[in-house]
Amino acid sequence: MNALEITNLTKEYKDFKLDNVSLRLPSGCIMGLIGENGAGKSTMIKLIMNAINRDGGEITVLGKDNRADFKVTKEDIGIVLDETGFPEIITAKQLNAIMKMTYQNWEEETYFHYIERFSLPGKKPFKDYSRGMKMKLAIAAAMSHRAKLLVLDEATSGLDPIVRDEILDIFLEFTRKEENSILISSHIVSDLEKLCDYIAFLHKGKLIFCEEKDRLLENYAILHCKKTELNGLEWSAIKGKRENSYGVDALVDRKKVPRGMNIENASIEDIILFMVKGVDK
Ligand SMILES: Nc1ncnc2c1ncn2[C@@H]1O[C@H](COP(=O)(O)OP(=O)(O)OP(=O)(O)O)[C@@H](O)[C@H]1O
Repeated sequence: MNALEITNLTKEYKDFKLDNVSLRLPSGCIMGLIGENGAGKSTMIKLIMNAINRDGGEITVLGKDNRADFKVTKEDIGIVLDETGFPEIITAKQLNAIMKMTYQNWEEETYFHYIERFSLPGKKPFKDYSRGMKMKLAIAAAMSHRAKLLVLDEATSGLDPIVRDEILDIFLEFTRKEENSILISSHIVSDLEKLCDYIAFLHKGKLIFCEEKDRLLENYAILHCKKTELNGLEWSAIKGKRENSYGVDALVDRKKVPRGMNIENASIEDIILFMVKGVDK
């Protein structure tokens, strides 16, 4: 089963269009949603949660159309948004009481386990939390009602590298269960490279690619060569290029480059940076 199926999703604002996006997230997998500021990541997440109206397209979450009977499906979704909206005066302990009434499958023990693991204070009001603490509290809550899909919008930003690493491990642990999946948006491409099975790249409202991470890393490489050598390659081998005083660096389709040329592995960050240049040309 697919945890998430998006087909021809379109949403238009005055100066922005999320343009005919289609993708599939298979159960048991983690998909990273990458894109620059304003690319449309949060808009897509809001549409998935049916929090805003769409102009076209279909969204199926955990096998159900997200406009029909979504109240029930929402129980199975753990959500962490960019701006965590817990009431200002609430403490971690009080949040437990609220969540207990909100979610049928709320697990108090799991929640307090995470509160302790993240060293969060039980009695401090939410308004006095740092940004990192707020994110940690939201993650603790999202992980404590037996969700099958986590939807995380910039959930690791604002966290120090040690905590971020620990949280990435918690997410990996979560998807060891075959029925559990994650959609996570982030600017921190290295986090997504470590975590994700699939990478979806949004640029100015368009989905440039949605591909298995391993396939991306297998298919693409960085070629260092002279301009004349690059011109000798078939055009479809070149996905983006950057000229420098020594010659050219280019993102290339590994299979279409003759043996013996100077290529090295590309990171996901390389692939994205080169592709943006190609698309914007
Ligand atoms: N309610 C709205 N009315 C008009 N325009 C909007 C509205 N919400 C979002 N937009 C526009 O849609 C575009 C995409 O915004 P969105 O928040 O989805 O981007 P993002 O990829 O999440 O960016 P960031 O990484 O900065 O959070 C932006 O140009 C934004 O101004």
